[in-house]
Amino acid sequence: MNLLCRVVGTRIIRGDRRCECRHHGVGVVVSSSSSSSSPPSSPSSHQRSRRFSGHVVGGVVSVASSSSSSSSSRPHLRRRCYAVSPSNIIATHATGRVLNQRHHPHVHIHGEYAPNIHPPHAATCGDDYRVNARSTTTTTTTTTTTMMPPSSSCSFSSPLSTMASASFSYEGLSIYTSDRRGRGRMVSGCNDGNFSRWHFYHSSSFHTSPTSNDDGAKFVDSNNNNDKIKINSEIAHGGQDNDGMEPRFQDTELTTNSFLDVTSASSIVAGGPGGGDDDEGKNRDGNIIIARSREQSQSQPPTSPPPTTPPSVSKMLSLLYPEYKSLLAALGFLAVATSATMQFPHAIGQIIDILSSTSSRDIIDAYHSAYAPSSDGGGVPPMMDAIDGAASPIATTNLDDDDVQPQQRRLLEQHQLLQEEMRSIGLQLTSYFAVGAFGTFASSAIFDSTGERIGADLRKRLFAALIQRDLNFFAINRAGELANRLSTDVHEVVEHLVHNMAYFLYNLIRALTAAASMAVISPALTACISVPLPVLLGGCAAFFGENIRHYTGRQLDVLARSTHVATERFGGISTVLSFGQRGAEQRRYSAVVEASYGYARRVAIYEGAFWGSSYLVGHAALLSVLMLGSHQVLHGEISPGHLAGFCMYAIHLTDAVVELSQATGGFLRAQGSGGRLFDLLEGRDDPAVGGGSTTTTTTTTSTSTVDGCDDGIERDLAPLVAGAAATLPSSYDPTIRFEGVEFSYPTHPNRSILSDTTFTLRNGEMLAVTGLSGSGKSSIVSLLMRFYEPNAGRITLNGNDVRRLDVDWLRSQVGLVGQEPILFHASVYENVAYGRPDATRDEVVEACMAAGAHRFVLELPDQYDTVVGGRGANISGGQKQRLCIARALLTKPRILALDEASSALDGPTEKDILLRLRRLLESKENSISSILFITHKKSVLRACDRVLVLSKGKIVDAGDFGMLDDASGDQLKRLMEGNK
Ligand SMILES: Nc1ncnc2c1ncn2[C@@H]1O[C@H](COP(=O)(O)OP(=O)(O)OP(=O)(O)O)[C@@H](O)[C@H]1O
Repeated sequence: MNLLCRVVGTRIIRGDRRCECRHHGVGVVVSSSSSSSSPPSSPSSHQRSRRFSGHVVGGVVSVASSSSSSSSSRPHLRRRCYAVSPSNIIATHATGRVLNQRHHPHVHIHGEYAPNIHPPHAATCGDDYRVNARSTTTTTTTTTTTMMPPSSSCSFSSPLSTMASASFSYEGLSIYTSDRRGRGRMVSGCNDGNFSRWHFYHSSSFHTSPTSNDDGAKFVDSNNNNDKIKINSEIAHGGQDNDGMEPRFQDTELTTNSFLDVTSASSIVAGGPGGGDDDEGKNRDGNIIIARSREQSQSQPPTSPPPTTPPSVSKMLSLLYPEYKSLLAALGFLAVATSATMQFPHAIGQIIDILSSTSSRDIIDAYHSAYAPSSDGGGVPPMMDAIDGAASPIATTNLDDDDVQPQQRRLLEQHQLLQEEMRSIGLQLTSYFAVGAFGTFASSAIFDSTGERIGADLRKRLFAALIQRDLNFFAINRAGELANRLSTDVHEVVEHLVHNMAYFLYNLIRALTAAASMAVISPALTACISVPLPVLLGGCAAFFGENIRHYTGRQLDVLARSTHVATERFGGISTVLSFGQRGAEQRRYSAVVEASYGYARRVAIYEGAFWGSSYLVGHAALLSVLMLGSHQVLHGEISPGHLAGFCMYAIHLTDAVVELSQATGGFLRAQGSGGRLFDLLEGRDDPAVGGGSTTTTTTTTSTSTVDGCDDGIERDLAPLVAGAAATLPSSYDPTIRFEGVEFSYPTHPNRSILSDTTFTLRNGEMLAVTGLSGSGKSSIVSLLMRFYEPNAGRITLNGNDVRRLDVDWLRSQVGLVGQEPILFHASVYENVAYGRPDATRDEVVEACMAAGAHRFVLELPDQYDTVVGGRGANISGGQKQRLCIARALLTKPRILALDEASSALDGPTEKDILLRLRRLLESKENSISSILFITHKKSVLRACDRVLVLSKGKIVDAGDFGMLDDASGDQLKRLMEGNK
């Protein structure tokens, strides 16, 4: 599948606007402020007349042309550029292309979304990486994609033959559409008639027409095919370039059969000619534009998860494997129940044939004329007669009676034989009923409980997978959404997978038995129904099923978002109330729920269409059977009973095939729901990103102890990280050193947070790090805890690079009290003992005393058993902080790291705690060897042995608090101005 997308008259620039348009009057020709280098290879001369350079910048496709504005007459001039998304998860490339002489040169961008590629720090320009494309990425003829390290710049060229690619997905991409006249156009097109899609995900923004009101941004699809432009992100978010103008889509123009689906935009004016502010509109060419009205759109959450690849059938079935014994047992019962059910048509056909045969009719007529009280034909129904064996006078006639005439005797005997036959069939049917009922009960019960078992296991696996993920993962994935995956998505998968499997097998057996029975009755009739029916119904299932699967996945995504919105807003209800945002929140939630309903409605429509067409096909088949069958009956080829039995089997067959296709549809739904689950289970959506990388918290399998000294320790870090599994002997010296640490957060790899940070936290020391808000103080603690890794430099504990150490062990050595005191909905005791669930009550009390919490805990209604509420809602901020300090102390850490841990404490309480901490530090019996304070408070700074002042990620002052009086303490002095 090829894609060629042109961005015309459009600039793609960085959000921070440092990029500039290099090419006069040209659209997407932007480069960052750094220069583009020359091509690394020598392209063939006819492809060299225009050179585009690619520049990897966080979150931006940056494409630059360094040639003059004159257009080339060569229509197929292309160069490649390479770009990486902000989180470095997209490997893509772009090409420049000159379309014709008279118009602006166009730039074609085509790319591959490869989120599971880790940033190749060591990569250099031109390095090739094979991309395991996924999601919307489709077949590509370009086999390699280059990833480049952030902030490097280079230019490339490639021959035309290597071009052509796949669909185009972006996360974190900012696109500004505007040329110098304020008229931006974004053009998507496929010259070769293939299908293309544009996807913009997470935090992408589409900024339109900054300077012009009248001729807004345009999405132009110049292709004659069904291109899709899908925008699932913040669109026209009112970026800096908008000069306060309302971003618009009103002039959006789709010139061909395009489909613009703006599913989660935050600020869109719905429109297009004919669109107005409606939910849905069509432009002049009949293109569908779906966009929300402004109010709805503004209520939309800004992000949407990237698309997932539906898991393979074998992967889905692997979920069932652990329970295969139960499933086989259920299957056995199902087969029994189905076989019993399938005896009915045969028995009924038999009854009809017996009763409608000439001899039977003669016997019945003679019997009735001889014994019936009236001649109105209203005798006792023979079947009832046979089954209950009563009522009729014939039943009371004694055949041994000498008075009975021979003719009458024969009639009575024949009639009794008939009765016997009916009775035997009746008994057979009764036993089938019983067996069928038991089989149905057993199979249903086993299937249901097995389904629940599989669901429970899946939830456990998923939770275990999620809890192992690093901090960055949770920064990107919202808690409410993840919770929803655990509940709704798992339920969907189990519901559709297990129940559909049961359904599928039941109907498969039914269809096969029916087809076999039909073949026995009439092979000719069977052939005429059993060949076209599955083909037609299978076709319906394939067509509608694909859509059902797609929209089910989307619906679940949005549903997950709605859960997140609800949980987050309920969690922050006081903020919602204090800002008077109840109405806005209601609208926000309604918008998400409406979006979910939109998808659910589509699923319902496709399901309805499927059922409708199945009904049509099924009944058409039955009708033809009846017509052909009656023809055969008339010609004496089959009996009426056979025809009746055949028709009943045909109904079973039709029904079974319809349900088989529905079960297939259900399986597709399960696949749709399972895509995201498997992504999460297998870590495919891991935000592996450049800049500062995150640390995996996966528990290492084996640990070893390294020497307590620096000697002999490998300093080559790269190989150390992978197999880090060491601990230190208990007598180690807990001196911590930051050596030339450089750091930026993975989500913003180009924004330096710490640069060349070097300091030591000595054994026995109370060290304070202070500085302006946002200067990077908390980031130091995050690095120490190995929530993130430095980009450069290293952090050592007792001279050992912390990346050599087992991460769980390392964290057990540092008692962290974070800036936000987080408590769980549990008792005081359980909260304090969280890090050491085996702690005795006395130890908990002791820790609380050390943290100055004991007294207030005793005043709580149930003292240590008082439940503190979700996030500690039932106690004060200062009390929460003290419980958090107690929790950290109870784990007996060697190093205590307190990040603004006393910010909510009153002066005397804080002073008391500082004194206790000093005593703990000096006590030989206690484990704590050093304390790191992150603080703004003068009282804390004064209590510390040394103070480091951080400014913009650099340590600018260091010394004791007394440096306030020295010239050396300039920065501290400035910081302390107005500070108590
Ligand atoms: N998870 C994150 N992802 C991206 N950027 C972050 C993240 N956490 C913090 N930052 C940014 O890093 C910078 C330093 O943050 P940090 O929390 O270290 O500052 P700080 O000095 O502790 O501030 P404060 O005194 O306000 O707590 C800030 O500009 C912040 O916006």
